Amino acid sequence: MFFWTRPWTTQVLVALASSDKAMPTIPEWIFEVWMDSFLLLPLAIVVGQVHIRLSASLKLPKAVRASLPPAIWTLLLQCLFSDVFFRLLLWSVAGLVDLQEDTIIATTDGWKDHWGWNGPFILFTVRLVVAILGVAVGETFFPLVLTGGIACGKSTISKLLAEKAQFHMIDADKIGHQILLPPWHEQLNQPDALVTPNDSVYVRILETFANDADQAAAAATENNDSKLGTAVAGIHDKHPLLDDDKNIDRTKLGARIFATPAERQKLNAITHPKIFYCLIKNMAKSLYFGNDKPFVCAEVPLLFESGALRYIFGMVLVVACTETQQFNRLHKRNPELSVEECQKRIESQLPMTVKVQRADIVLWNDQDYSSLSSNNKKEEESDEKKKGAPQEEDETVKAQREAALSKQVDKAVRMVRQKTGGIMETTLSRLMLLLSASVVLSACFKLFTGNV
Ligand SMILES: CC(C)(COP(=O)(O)OP(=O)(O)OC[C@H]1O[C@@H](n2cnc3c(N)ncnc32)[C@H](O)[C@@H]1O)[C@@H](O)C(=O)NCCC(=O)NCCS
Ligand SMILES: Nc1ncnc2c1ncn2[C@@H]1O[C@H](COP(=O)(O)OP(=O)(O)OP(=O)(O)O)[C@@H](O)[C@H]1O
Repeated sequence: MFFWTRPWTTQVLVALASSDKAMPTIPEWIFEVWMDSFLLLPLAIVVGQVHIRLSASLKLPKAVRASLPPAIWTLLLQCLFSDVFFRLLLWSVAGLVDLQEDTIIATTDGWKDHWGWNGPFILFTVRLVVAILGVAVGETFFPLVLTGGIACGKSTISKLLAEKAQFHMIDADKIGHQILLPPWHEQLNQPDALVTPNDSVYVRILETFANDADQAAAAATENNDSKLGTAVAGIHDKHPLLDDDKNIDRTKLGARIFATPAERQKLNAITHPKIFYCLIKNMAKSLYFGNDKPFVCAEVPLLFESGALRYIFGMVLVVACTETQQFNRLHKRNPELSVEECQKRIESQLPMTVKVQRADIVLWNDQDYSSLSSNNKKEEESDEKKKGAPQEEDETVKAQREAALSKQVDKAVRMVRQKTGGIMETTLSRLMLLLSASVVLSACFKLFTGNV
């Protein structure tokens, strides 16, 4: 019976510790439970995570998901590991110690003798509880991700998800902004900061995007053997990317990197690993501590472009609109950008159609609720007057847009719940189901072995 199989870790340790049937010095049951958790818990976490991802991405029907409780998968896998690894390890250490298989079996029998017919039942129950615990942890670590093209409406949807659907949102753009700040910036020392001073890439950006090679080299040399403050002191006044407060001016940096793909790659090579690291850190923190909202969702504009990032998330929500709408919204929001610059920013990302294809859930934001659209004349005047400055939004239009988008958001939340089978809500019912199964199996075992 698989639940009788001793985990390979226990078997090998018992085997190594025993030259002639010696039992481990700690009480057998503590040893057993500890070794079980040692192997089972990480295994169950992985199974929980894989299960939830398969459910999301393969769009498995609910009936199939319900019929394969992940804790059972965990126990089956453990059983397989027990057998395969145990035999492999036994074989590999056979030359080092005088091992005989009956030594180990005898120890297992000793354990059985100690607990009588309850042995398998207790062992199975312990494993079950550990497996369920691990699966629950694995499934809970199921961050959602919201992405989409530039200016499609991610922030608008993100705000609605946070306010109306109890989503805890983590914004990768915000992390991207904070890592550009100098390490001594007060914002990085606030309790709600998403990054720490150590995560700052300020100096690296200044070095990489310095005006000429000499300046970069000088800054780099100084940086190696002096404190950070003095390292950048030499380039502060002249550096083309700094504003009057000696912070990196994102408008200038943006103009530079969106104009040249090579420059953009240089920036991405510095910022993306840090954004990746800070995202994981913040998500882990929000998933397990100090967050009482049912869903954790990261807003990551360059999810598909960045490659590896995709694999830390479960379900992908894509905000989409038509390409014309995207261009118009970007141009309207950033009137300082020329038509060509807007085009370049859009082209620096994967096309909208590809993002839509790769989505698990698409949130269409393709109804146009433009600010001032109720009054075209006013809009034209305003366009003229306000050239170069972002436009204020009409409150009525904003409210209208949010009401329309709320329906999309509700639909998306319903789909998230359906596809994952409710995540947290089902954990309790699984626990009940599996505990009943353990009682039935134990009864079968008793009948099977004649220990009635
Ligand atoms: C280029 C920078 C300085 C522009 O700052 P700015 O405040 O003007 O814009 P903001 O950060 O709000 O970005 C607006 C949008 O531009 C797009 N965008 C930003 N960086 C990039 C990039 N490297 N490649 C393609 N698109 C990008 C995204 O859709 C983003 O939502 C800034 O975006 C940045 O530091 N980017 C590099 C870090 C990054 O890749 N951030 C995206 C997080 S996944
Ligand atoms: N349905 C809509 N109708 C008209 N304008 C809209 C609509 N949705 C969003 N907008 C406007 O489009 C602009 C971009 O929206 P938003 O900032 O939410 O997009 P984003 O995807 O977060 O942008 P970015 O990629 O730059 O972070 C904003 O000025 C917003 O007011």
